[in-house]
Amino acid sequence: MTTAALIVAAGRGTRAGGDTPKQWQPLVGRRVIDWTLDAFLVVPEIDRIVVVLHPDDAAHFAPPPRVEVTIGGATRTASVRGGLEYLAQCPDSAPAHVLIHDVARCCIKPSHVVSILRALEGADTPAVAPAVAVTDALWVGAADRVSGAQDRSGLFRAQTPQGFDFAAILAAHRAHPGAAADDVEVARAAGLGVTIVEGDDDNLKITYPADFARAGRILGHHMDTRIGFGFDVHRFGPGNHCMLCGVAVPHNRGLQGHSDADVGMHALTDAIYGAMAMGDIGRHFPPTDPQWKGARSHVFLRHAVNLALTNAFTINNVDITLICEHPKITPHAPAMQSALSAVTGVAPNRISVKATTSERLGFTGREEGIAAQAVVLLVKKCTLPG
Ligand SMILES: Nc1ccn([C@@H]2O[C@H](COP(=O)(O)OP(=O)(O)OP(=O)(O)O)[C@@H](O)[C@H]2O)c(=O)n1
Ligand SMILES: C[C@](O)(CO)[C@H](O)COP(=O)(O)O
Repeated sequence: MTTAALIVAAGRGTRAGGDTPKQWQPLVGRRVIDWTLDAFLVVPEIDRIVVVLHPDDAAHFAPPPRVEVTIGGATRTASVRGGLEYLAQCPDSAPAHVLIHDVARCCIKPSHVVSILRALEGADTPAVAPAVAVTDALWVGAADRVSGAQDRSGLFRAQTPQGFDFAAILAAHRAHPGAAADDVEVARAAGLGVTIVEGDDDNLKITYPADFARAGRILGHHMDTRIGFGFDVHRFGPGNHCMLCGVAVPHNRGLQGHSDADVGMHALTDAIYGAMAMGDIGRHFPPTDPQWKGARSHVFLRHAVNLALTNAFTINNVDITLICEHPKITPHAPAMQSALSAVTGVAPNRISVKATTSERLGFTGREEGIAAQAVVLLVKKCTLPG
């Protein structure tokens, strides 16, 4: 099931001020848009990311790898519609789900994106949206005078990303005559049910000049960094290839194991679990459990990556060493980097795959099996107190 993220970024940011629209303004050393995109780029389940830009901005935006660009309209609603129509252009590649997000909500956490996606997958409605219950007293006012009070029970502050069944929200937008505050309003106008999921007070929308400082305090974090180390060995047996870091490498023998015996992926998976002090593959996928017999190792790796994301960690970089005399690894290293990137969401240039022999010493030297070592660095943004 494919999922797309649609980031609307065609607004002019008039309320935020500044010489350029807010999404292009600097915030803790990067642009607002860079923070927003990163939160989606690191989520492996998101297959496509589309940014909707104003025509004046599109020419000077160099999209990062995997990010597509289309042009928006005069209102937020028109920009969302433009993005949805872009995704619908080719029916074969239209996503099943779409997460629609304001570029101006740059403090969105990857773990929050994942939890909204999970909620959408499990919901009995075609839409889910994050919101925070109103906790302040609400007044009605005119000029500087309070003229009444408003009951706050049942009132929520709506956030993004709002998640939808793609076909349903596309049809709802096509049927919607004018502008709306958000896509939940468009969905409800079409009769779609919307499930409220937990919002996050840090997921503010930069709207006024003072919001930059608030967002800066949230993003101006110190890092919780964790190093993880993994080691694995599989023995050779009959076969004509070895699965190594997601690539079937031709060889006159195969590797034996309960799963596909991808020793490189196993070492990396254990390194990620290890960095979080959350056990190892054997604990999460017991070899005594027949359902994992012959399993593809990307299932284990994806599980470890998701565990990292739901604990608010992102993978900064990976370094894997395969230890064997044969097969020769270097010609396959770029394909291995790509395969690991596809599973983890980590850019290939942050994934190192290298190899060494053991100078014909020991079990790897005698070509009885292959060993792998992996090191990973996980980072978590931590809000500074105050
Ligand atoms: N024609 C528009 C208007 C808004 N947006 C996007 O919708 C989101 C929420 O809108 P808002 O915060 O109001 O942004 P701006 O329209 O840029 O701000 P302002 O109303 O102050 O001009 C932003 O990510 C904005 O870029 C858009 O894609 N196309
Ligand atoms: C979509 C939204 O962020 C949900 O809170 C909000 O409605 C956008 O509001 P704006 O009027 O475009 O600022």
